[in-house]
Amino acid sequence: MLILYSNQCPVSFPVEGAGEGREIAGPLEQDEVEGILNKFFRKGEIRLLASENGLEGTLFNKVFSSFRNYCLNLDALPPELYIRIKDISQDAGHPDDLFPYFLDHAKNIFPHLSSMEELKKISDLSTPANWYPEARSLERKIIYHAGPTNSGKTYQAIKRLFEAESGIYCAPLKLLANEICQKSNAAGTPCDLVTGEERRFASLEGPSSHIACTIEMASITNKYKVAVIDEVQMIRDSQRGWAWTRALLGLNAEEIHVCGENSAIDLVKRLMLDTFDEFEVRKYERLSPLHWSDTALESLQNIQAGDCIVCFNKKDIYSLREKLESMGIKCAILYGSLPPGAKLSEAARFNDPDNICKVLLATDSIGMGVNLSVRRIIFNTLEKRVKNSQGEFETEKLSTSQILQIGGRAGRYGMDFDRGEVTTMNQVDIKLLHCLKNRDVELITQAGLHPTSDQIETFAFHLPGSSLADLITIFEGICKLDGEKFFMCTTDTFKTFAKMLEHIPLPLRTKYLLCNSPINTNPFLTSMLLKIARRISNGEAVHATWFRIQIGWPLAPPQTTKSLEHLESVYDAMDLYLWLSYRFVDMFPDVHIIRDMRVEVDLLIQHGVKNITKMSKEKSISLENVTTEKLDEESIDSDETYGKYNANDKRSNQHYISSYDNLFNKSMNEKNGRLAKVERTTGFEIPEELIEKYEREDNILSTSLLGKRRKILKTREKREDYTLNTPLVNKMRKSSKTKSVPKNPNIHKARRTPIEARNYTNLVDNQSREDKKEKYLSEIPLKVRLNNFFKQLPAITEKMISTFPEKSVRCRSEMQNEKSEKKDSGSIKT
Ligand SMILES: Nc1ncnc2c1ncn2[C@@H]1O[C@H](COP(=O)(O)OP(=O)(O)OP(=O)(O)O)[C@@H](O)[C@H]1O
Repeated sequence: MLILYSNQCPVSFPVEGAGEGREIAGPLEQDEVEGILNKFFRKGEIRLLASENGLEGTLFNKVFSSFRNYCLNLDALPPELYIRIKDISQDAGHPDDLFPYFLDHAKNIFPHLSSMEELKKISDLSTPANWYPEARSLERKIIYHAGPTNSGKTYQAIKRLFEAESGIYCAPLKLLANEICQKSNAAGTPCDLVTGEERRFASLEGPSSHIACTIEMASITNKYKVAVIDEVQMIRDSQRGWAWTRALLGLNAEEIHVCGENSAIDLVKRLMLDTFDEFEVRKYERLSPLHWSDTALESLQNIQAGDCIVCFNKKDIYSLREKLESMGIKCAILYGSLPPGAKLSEAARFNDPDNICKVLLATDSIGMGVNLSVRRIIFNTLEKRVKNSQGEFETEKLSTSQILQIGGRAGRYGMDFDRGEVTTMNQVDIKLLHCLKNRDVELITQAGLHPTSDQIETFAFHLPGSSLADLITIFEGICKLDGEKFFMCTTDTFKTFAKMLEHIPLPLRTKYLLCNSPINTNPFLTSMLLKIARRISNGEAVHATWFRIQIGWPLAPPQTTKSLEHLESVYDAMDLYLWLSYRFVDMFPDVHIIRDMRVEVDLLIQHGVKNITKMSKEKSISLENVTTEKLDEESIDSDETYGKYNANDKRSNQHYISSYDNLFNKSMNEKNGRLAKVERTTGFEIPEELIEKYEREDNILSTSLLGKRRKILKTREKREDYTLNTPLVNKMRKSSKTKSVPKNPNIHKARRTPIEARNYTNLVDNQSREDKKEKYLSEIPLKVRLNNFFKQLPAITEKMISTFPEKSVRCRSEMQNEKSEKKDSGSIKT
């Protein structure tokens, strides 16, 4: 029995008379065999023949690599194949003669090759219009609202939607779905919101007649009078295009309003020929004038109120902001991965005429989504880094469609500026800008498609031994589609997840759902998905307590762009939890807790986005004479006024605690990051007991400064009190004449977040602490608590500096001594 390992699955089949070939035909060298196989691999005719037999692209490569290993094991080869190779080596045969053996080998590895006809039928995607019999039984009318951005297309479509008896609005983004939902309710048409992570009903009595949803969530079984499909040009999107195709072909509505660029009219019209629906085009012109400037901005000195600089990565955004803020110009920022709350808050800051923030720095994500009062769009560059089909990054010029869509955001109708302007940062780009915007927009010729879970399940029935990733690869290899109208959406992310979950025992449908999770492949999110899949496989519910440990809760306000980015991933992980909670109801019981935590993270991100440049700047200045623990607090500054709080003595103590909490949070984050990394690289989940042990021994906490703080933690635990009794705190307390803060024996039971803890300490006055605690936790909403906390930080910092000017210097020198001692001893001790 010969066992081959192909794609991690052992394939075994018997070899009769192995070794006899050598006796009959004489010796063969491995080099000779390699040469023959290479010739075989390079031949175009062989590839053609292979593809006719269902072996295309990666499948061909996989089979070839397995066939090569098989052939190189000369003593195990069947005599017939051995003799054939020997003949070829002596020019008594041709490398093509190996094809029948190659095909047999392929069928052993991929049994689907034996049931090709059946599988071809299942994967026939040539007539997707027929997948939706209910929509086909309706007489539908499609009205295409075509025009450039800011021409009132959506306005007209939703006007009709709100008047209808029932309707559905399909949005490309959650924010847009939310906006239309709010508009509809405000206009007196009750409307529910449905996104992957949220269901919000307008009325307690049950579902409303209208729904605003993200396009992937559109129901193709419910009946509606009117449907609106927005931004239909996204039908060409390589990942999400299928959702627009599905909505166009499958929506069960009598009247469908489609809004989008002129470039998709022809494609939609051709699709509607297959559905026999009535088709009408309504064309629109831009509502406000747009001027394409001949002069570039050239210098940031020329920036004006209402300007928006469009960059294509976050790094450029933050570096521009640093420069602008050093010139005293406040900026709002917007990019795709910000959570909705942060996006809205930044947009509101920029749109508010009374706010001092008058400049916006954004990525191309502003092409769609929130309404912005932009007077002038300034392209920082006209190039963008994109991933090519091999997954490598390359620089690409912006397309005409992108230039028009982004540039067109200037001078939005109904907002502050009745005329828009577009320019570039550098004069050398002006010519290219004009050239690009004058070109005809590329016509969209194909709509996205992707296999359904039913199709994959039927595939699995025929190919019981295949992994999910292989099923998708095989499906893509043999599926038939009408290339004139359709293309297959990329499944790279899906396959990455499928490979990662391959060895976790889960039903196929569960795996399919998990692999469709709306997250990117960043390591933190990938490891979260893996851990969640393991828990589901073990039949363990994903509780908030477990989730908190994984994300290192409670989280500290971000101090750097890197930690801000991590918080954004944490937000996405919470979205993942909520998304899964609708698909595996019993396994995700703590939806409400996660929702609340998500609000907190959104607020932390909002605060970070607002202040991060300032923080990093202050950090670099104050590094000269301030200790690290001090920086953690000091650098958290705010634009807001200092609030009602007076800098009283208790803050000295509180500041110290806050510093400790920040450091503790940081170390927890780092620890969780390290755990995730170990889990990713080993592929094993680290048992809880080990994590506990790790926590007890905690290498991270033992490093430099944190080692010192750990002592404080112990003291704090021992005393079960917020009050720290270290010499440093005592000294601080003494010199600031702070009254001691009363004990709170319930601190650990209450499991407060550091933010709650800090604010709580603030509220201590003459009344009893417990009364205050009750009042604080029950009456003051979280957002207010958090805002109050941020407001008082500058005051705390000021007080600290004025009261203990020598503290920072002393601590720093202590730290340095400590460091050099550790260096000398050659290791870090706990
Ligand atoms: N007839 C109108 N009366 C009042 N406001 C209008 C009218 N038409 C459009 N608007 C407003 O103009 C702005 C742009 O309209 P709309 O969003 O419909 O444009 P669009 O062509 O769909 O562009 P985009 O795709 O960029 O959203 C919106 O704020 C909308 O409310």
